[in-house]
Amino acid sequence: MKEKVTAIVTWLRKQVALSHTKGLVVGVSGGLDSAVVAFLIKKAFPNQSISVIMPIKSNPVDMAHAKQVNEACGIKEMTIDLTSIHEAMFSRICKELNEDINDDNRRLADANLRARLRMSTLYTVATNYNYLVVGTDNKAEWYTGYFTKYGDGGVDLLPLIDLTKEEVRKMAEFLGVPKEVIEKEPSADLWEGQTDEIEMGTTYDMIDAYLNGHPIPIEHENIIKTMHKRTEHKRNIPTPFYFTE
Ligand SMILES: Nc1ncnc2c1ncn2[C@@H]1O[C@H](COP(=O)(O)OP(=O)(O)OC[C@H]2O[C@@H]([n+]3cccc(C(=O)O)c3)[C@H](O)[C@@H]2O)[C@@H](O)[C@H]1O
Ligand SMILES: Nc1ncnc2c1ncn2[C@@H]1O[C@H](COP(=O)(O)OP(=O)(O)OP(=O)(O)O)[C@@H](O)[C@H]1O
Ligand SMILES: [Mg+2]
Repeated sequence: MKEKVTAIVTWLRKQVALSHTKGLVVGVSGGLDSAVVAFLIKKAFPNQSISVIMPIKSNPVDMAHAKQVNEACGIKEMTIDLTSIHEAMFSRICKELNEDINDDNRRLADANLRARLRMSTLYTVATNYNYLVVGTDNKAEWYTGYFTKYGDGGVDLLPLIDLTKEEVRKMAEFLGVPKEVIEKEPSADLWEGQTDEIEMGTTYDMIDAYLNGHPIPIEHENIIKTMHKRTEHKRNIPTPFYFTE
């Protein structure tokens, strides 16, 4: 695990040098993936790394875990509460949509706006310090497209992209991430009671096994393949039109 940590830290430093920027910023949620990224960017840039905690009607336990993570790795911390901003923006948009409002999609639209407000906040902080924005997506989330396009997927670097969820957990143990964070259930915290595995209809263990080339039950394989296919657009640049077409 030490070699993997060193490889990522070296790569992070190289990306900052290549981009002529000065450091790195990440949003820390109290979950596993962002905890690992916070530890890694603090290792790469002890004095030029920032963790931003951005509650939006968030569970106080998660926010306490986020603080615990920052304290454990000693990274510079900022808290920017986006609850009232999210409420104002979402209600203004819904007011305009009026009778067109689609109740089935309302929760998802509300949730994706949270992820995109966090992205905008991170880029505002990044611009101020001349830093890059670091994403937290792991191999399982990236493959299944389980992220918000231009939300938590709107980042400059993806250091965990080649690690399964289990490998992220092992790295967290190696780095000294608090055990409450390592043991909790993965959640996007985009609505009350949300857990990744309930929403996806499969588990990270299944996705990890599939990505490692191991056989899994056909119903899980089908869910994973469908998610991958439907989210292809998220892993590509916007579809361009050329007059030469
Ligand atoms: N074929 C296509 N080509 C080009 N663009 C296409 C498209 N199909 C949809 N789109 C566009 O993409 C949009 C749908 O994508 P998107 O906005 O991402 O939304 P969507 O994939 O529907 O929702 C995001 C999912 O990621 C989950 N999530 C989000 C954030 C964090 C985490 C976490 O684990 O922490 C998980 C969330 O719970 C939800 O299940 C559509 O509104 C449309 O604009
Ligand atoms: N309240 C928050 N404050 C700051 N950043 C957040 C917050 N909620 C979500 N994020 C950002 O969105 C990312 C995506 O969330 P995701 O749930 O996939 O990761 P995680 O919470 O770090 O780990 P886990 O998947 O185990 O819950 C987070 O890693 C973090 O960068
Ligand atoms: Mg989470």
